[in-house]
Amino acid sequence: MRPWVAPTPAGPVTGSLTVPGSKSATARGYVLAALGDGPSVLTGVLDARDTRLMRAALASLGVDVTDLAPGVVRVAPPAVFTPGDIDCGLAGTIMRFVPALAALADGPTRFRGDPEASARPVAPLLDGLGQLGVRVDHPASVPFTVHGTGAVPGGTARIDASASSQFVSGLLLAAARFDAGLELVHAGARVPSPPHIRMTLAMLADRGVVASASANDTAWRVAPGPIAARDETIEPDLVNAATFLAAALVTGGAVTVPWPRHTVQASDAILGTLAALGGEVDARTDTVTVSGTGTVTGADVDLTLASELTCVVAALLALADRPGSIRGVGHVRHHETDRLAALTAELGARGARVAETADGLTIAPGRLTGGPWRTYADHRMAHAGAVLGLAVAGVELDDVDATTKTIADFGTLWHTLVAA
Ligand SMILES: O=C(O)C1=C[C@@H](OP(=O)(O)O)[C@@H](O)[C@H](O)C1
Ligand SMILES: C=C(OP(=O)(O)O)C(=O)O
Repeated sequence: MRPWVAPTPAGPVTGSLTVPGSKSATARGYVLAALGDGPSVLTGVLDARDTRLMRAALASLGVDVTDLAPGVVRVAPPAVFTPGDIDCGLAGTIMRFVPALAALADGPTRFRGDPEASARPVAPLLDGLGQLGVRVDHPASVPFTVHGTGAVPGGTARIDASASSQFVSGLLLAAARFDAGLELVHAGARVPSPPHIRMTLAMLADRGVVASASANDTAWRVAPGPIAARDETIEPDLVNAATFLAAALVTGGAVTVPWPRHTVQASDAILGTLAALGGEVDARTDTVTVSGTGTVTGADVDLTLASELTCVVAALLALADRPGSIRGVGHVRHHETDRLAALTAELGARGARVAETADGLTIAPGRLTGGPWRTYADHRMAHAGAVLGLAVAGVELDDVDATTKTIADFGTLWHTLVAA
């Protein structure tokens, strides 16, 4: 594959764009619609690799997924799930959200994925399913097989969810369909990405499911019962939006994106982070505009609530006027790649001074030069390379197609905004 040279604009990047639908809300929307008590219509769904694989996974379990118009999909659950064959790709939302649903099918469902998928943890989730009465073969990593029997007894499970909040979400999403519901207890270090668990609980509540979290967010309960079918409009993906907003920060421009007034995404954390790095945030009723001065301010950035921003924020800090750091994100070592190692290697190779800490990175600007940028099959490493390229000519991404994981046409959107 020929490298993709990140565009370096001659002046401030100014413009507006609509970012495709939220990966996290689309994945939950599909899974909950598949588990619903009737057909649901989802509008504004993300159409990218992760969500295409999700559709294929659900279809393989007997769910009818029909396009009504671009971005509008009707999801009709079957009377009984059929055993399937699931390609997870590199999607955490598939390897961790679909097993509990497959456990409701009558027969074995095999989960496989990209070579990189086997490095991503799934054992705590599959161990939890085991405690709830489900047999799983090879539960250490992808590939594994879930042996459904048509019903899941449910009850109490105790797992260590410190490596990913998706273990919790994956059990909560299907738990109303377990015979005894679910009482889930976390035992271990802090559970990451609490806003994503809140999104799960909010979307369950929207469908009439009685679900709750303990005061300290270490235990959750879901009452058994139906999951109501529900038509829903999916919000734009605010994490992906942050990559485009970063272009304003680096170049001293202004970028506007649609922004929902009420959101289940970790949006405040994202906007607060861009402000901490020197951006000015103008939040209107339905949009947000971020403008920059052209100087990124180095800062100590706590990404505990928005760890998906790690790669883009690391690129911004490499371009900053003073040293900075990122903390609260130790678990991103388990994301699409070990993001702390990947960022240390790639930003380091381009001239920044980067060191890993226990839960993040320290980043000091250096003399930055263009050259190769490895993406490690990780969409967000690709976004980081693109952001670095805004100010450093000749950053060459080895695999810009990694971005198709959550945006079907990132290269076109980026060129349209940056090179306009
Ligand atoms: O539930 C979700 O949709 C997600 C939860 C988070 O996972 P982790 O808790 O593993 O960080 C996030 O990083 C991921 O991109 C999406
Ligand atoms: C961690 C991420 O993805 P996944 O849903 O595959 O875990 C991400 O998109 O940053």
